[in-house]
Amino acid sequence: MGEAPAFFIDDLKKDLTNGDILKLEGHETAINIGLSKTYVIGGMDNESTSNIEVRIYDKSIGDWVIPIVLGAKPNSSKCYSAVLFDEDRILVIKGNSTSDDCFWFLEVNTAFVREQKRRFETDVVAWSKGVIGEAEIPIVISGPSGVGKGTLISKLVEEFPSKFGFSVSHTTRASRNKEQNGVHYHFTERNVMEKDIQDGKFLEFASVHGNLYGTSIEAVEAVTDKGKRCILDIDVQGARSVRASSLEAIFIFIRPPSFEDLEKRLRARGTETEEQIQKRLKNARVELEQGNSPGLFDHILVNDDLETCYKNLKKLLGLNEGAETIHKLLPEFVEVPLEHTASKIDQKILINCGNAEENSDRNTFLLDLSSTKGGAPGRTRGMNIHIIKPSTNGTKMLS
Ligand SMILES: Nc1ncnc2c1ncn2[C@@H]1O[C@H](COP(=O)(O)OP(=O)(O)OP(=O)(O)O)[C@@H](O)[C@H]1O
Ligand SMILES: Nc1nc2c(ncn2[C@@H]2O[C@H](COP(=O)(O)O)[C@@H](O)[C@H]2O)c(=O)[nH]1
Repeated sequence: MGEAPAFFIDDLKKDLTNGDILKLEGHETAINIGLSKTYVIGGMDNESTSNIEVRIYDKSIGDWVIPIVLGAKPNSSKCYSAVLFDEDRILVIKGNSTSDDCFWFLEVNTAFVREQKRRFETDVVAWSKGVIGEAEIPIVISGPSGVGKGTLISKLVEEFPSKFGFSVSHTTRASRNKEQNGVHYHFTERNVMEKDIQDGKFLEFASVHGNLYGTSIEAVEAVTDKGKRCILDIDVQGARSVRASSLEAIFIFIRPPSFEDLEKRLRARGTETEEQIQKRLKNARVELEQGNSPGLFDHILVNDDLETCYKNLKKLLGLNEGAETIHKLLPEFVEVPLEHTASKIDQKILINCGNAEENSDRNTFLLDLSSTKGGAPGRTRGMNIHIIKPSTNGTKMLS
C-alpha cells in the first residue's frame, strides 16, 4: 500500500524540502518528487492569474525554477490537493469543482515530458485533464479530393447529432464561399500554424494540394469530451501519421467508382480553379494507390451511389435504425468541495469531503486510476469514480 500526503492552503510553512522551510503563497499546494524537487502548484490570491501556476523548488541548486508548462492549463481555484500518483505524474484535485473539471494530471517525467525537456533544454511540465470513463475510438476517413468524404460525414453527423462530432481541422487555404471559421475549418496564417505545430499542439499535419492542413489535439478532445465519437476527414499522409501516433482509431478509405466520376464530381462542385483541379486530380492518382497500402486502412468503401455507400458506412460502424435513441449511461458525476483530503491506496485515490466531526453525511469518493490511458498532450481517460456512502451503522459501502 503506497500512501502519499496531500498538502493544503493552510500549510503556509511546511518542511517540504527535508530541511528548508518552504513558504507557500495564496492558494497553493506542494509535493516532493525524489529527494531534490518540490513542485508548488496553485496561484496567488490574484484575479489576474486565471490559470494554475507551477514552480519548482530545486534543492540541489537551492533555488526556484519556473518550468515551461505545456498542455491546456486548468483554471485556478481556491483550494487544491495534490497526490503523487507515480514518479512521473501528480494528480491535482481542484476544490469547489465538479468531476468534469476537478481532476488534473501534472506530468513531470512521462515520455512526452522527457522528450520536451530534451527539445527545450530546460525543465518542462505538462497538464493533462483527467476524464471519467472511456470514449468510443475516433474514425479517420480518407480518400481523394471530391470522392464524397465531406458529404458522407455530414450525413452521419446530421442523422446522429449526439453520437458523432466532426474534428475541425486547421488549414492555411482560403475559405470557400459558405465555409465558416471554426465550423468547417480553423482558417489560419501559415506562421501561426507552424508555431503551433512546433509547440506540439497538433496530432498530425500535412502539406495537401499546396496548403498546410492539420488536426489539433484540442479538435479531437473537444469532441470526445462531449461524449461523442470523433470523425476526422484527413488525407492519406495524415491517416498515416495518426496510425503512427498513440491515438487508437478506425481507418476508412473512400474510393470513387472510376477516375472519370471523381473528375466529374470535383468539377461539378465548382469550388476550385482549373489549375487547382489539375493539382487535386494528380494527387488523387497517388492517393488511390496509397489507399491500398497494407495495414493502413481497416475498411475500403466505394462511393458510387451515395445512399448505398452511406448505408454501408453505417453498417460497418454498427449503426442500425433507431441507434440515435440509445444513450449510454453517463459516468458518475460528483462535486468536490473546497475542504477535502486525498490519499492514495495502490491505484486508487480516496477523497474525503468535508469535516468528519461536524458533518457525518460527508461524501467519500474512490477514484480508480487503474485503467487510465493517454495523457499529455491531450487527456487522461478511463478514470472511474465510486461514491462511498456512510451507512446508518457507520460502515461505508461502495455504491
Ligand atoms: N455518390 C455520389 N455521387 C455523385 N456525387 C457525389 C457523391 N458523393 C458526393 N458527391 C458530390 O461530389 C462533390 C464532392 O463531394 P465532397 O465535397 O463531399 O468530397 P470530399 O471528398 O469531401 O472532397 P475534399 O477532399 O476536396 O474536401 C460534391 O458536390 C458532392 O455533392
Ligand atoms: N492531413 C490532413 N488532411 C486534411 C485535414 N483536413 C482536411 N484534410 C484533407 O485535405 C484535402 C483537401 O480538403 P479541402 O477542404 O481543401 O477540399 C482533403 O483530402 C481532406 O481530407 C487535416 O487536418 N489533416
